[in-house]
Amino acid sequence: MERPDPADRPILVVDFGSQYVQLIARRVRERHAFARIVRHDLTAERARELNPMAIILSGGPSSVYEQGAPRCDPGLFELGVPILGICYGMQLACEALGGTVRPCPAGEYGRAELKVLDHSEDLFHAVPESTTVWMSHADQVHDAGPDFVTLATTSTCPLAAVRHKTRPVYGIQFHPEVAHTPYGALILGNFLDRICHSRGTWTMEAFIERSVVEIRERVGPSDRVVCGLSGGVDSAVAAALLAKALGPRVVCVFVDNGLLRAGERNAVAEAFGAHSNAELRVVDATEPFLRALDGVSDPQEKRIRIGHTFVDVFREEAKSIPGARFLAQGTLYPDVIESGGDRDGPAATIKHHHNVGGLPAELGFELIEPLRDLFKDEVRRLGLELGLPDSLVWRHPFPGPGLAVRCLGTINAERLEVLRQADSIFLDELRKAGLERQVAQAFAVLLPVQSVGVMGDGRTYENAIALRSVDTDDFMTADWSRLPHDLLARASTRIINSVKGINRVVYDVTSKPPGTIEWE
Ligand SMILES: Nc1ncnc2c1ncn2[C@@H]1O[C@H](COP(=O)(O)OP(=O)(O)OP(=O)(O)O)[C@@H](O)[C@H]1O
Ligand SMILES: O=c1[nH]c(=O)c2[nH+]cn([C@@H]3O[C@H](COP(=O)(O)O)[C@@H](O)[C@H]3O)c2[nH]1
Ligand SMILES: NC(=O)CC[C@H](N)C(=O)O
Ligand SMILES: [Mg+2]
Repeated sequence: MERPDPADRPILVVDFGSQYVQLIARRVRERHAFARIVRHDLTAERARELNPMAIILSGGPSSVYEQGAPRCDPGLFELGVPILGICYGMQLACEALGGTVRPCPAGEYGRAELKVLDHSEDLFHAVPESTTVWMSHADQVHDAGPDFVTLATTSTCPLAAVRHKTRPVYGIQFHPEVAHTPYGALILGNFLDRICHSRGTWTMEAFIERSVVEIRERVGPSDRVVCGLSGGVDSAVAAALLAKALGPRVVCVFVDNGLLRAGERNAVAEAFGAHSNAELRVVDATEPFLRALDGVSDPQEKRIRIGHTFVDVFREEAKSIPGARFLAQGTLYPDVIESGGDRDGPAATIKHHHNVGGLPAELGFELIEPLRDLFKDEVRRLGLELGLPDSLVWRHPFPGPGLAVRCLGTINAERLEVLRQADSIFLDELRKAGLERQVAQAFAVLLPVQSVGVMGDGRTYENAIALRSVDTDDFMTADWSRLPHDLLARASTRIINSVKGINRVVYDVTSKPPGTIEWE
């Protein structure tokens, strides 16, 4: 997406496989500049089209002198925009501009004491002469060549920060994006404010204003927008933004796909009625969804079929909405990244989010996704800014594929009902313990595993339920919630006693990574 407005010129964060790419993007956004993560093979020509304010080269696990190590287009250094290389990114920049990189005599991991050589340098403005930084490297720039000046050192890393003499290219061997580098935010801020002259105008208010203008430019006066509404935060915020731009030309469609949680359909219809004056249509589509999923156990296949069936339902509904040329969804940045990214995004596909990788090639609508560049916590702030109530803004997310990706193996109405009952008991216990708002997302998963038990002196051989609860802000990384044992005990007892077909309950203690939040 080209961004002609200079206030929106992105900071491109080039991904070389660092664990911290997301964190770099978030730190930039915290300084009110718009960060966008891009693949390392982005061409200089495409970069020019994106009209970036600056480029940040991330760290990464490779060594620049290895065969096949990821590199960037050397043309990036010719664009004339400021470039900041971090760790691997610094090594790459120095190598590309005449330096050499070698293994360090000893790797440097964790805290190091940085000595800043010159305080008049913009990058280190107001940073103390000696400060702690966080390092994680086994290679370093051995010789930066004649064109770089040294800005800072540590006892084992003589070139801990460098600046090119004639181009706006900077390199730092340490990681400013992690919390263990106390002046890291200031150093990144110096790069943005003093070197890139960022005006810090990427704020939520400005985002709303720009989105409203963009939506009005795209949607003509006789066009209407079908907005997929799920009852989750993202689609509620997307709908509110669209309603602000287009008023009654937005028609919200909530699909009951038969994969919803207990009571969800009524709760969504009620919450919507109370907080919006846009039209809401509730479509019962249980039958086509269950038919599409019949006999399917592969997780990606499930997501693709669900994505397609959603679109079929939206198309059918659009037949009775004259001028319905657009389909709006509450797609977020993590949905896009984890589905394999867009044209410029990093490549690995973790799972096809039904609303991105699961869409059919022939959509039959033009897509409007006003939140496509935002993280979850940013969407929540946007929702509050748009006046949505706390109860909606802080709802746990619920995936569009719903219980289908929590019912492992093949799906049928009976297995879904077992899962629905167990899930509702777990959520009820969480609510009673006053912990629902404290955890980010909680649910039950039905495992296609049978185990032996003993109930009422008899042998049982039934299915197992896994309970999952996670803590996270942005849903890109997550830790499992340390729930009280008593609460888990109550949920387990109630589930085994009252849900027919379940004789074992386990609690999932896997963080993300290495797990994902959902099991499929
Ligand atoms: N049952 C549904 N009916 C209509 N549209 C849906 C439904 N479920 C999902 N969608 C569409 O798919 C998009 C992505 O779903 P997703 O679950 O990521 O977002 P959300 O439901 O809006 O928010 P949350 O992540 O908080 O659940 C939604 O924003 C919505 O446009
Ligand atoms: O609308 C959605 N369609 C999907 O296909 C989908 N897959 C995962 N999720 C939700 O995304 C967040 C991250 O989940 P994962 O760690 O499992 O990828 C969690 O909040 C998940 O519930 C989805 N939401
Ligand atoms: N964290 C990094 O970017 C490491 C870069 C490179 N692999 C090194 O060991 O020095
Ligand atoms: Mg949802």
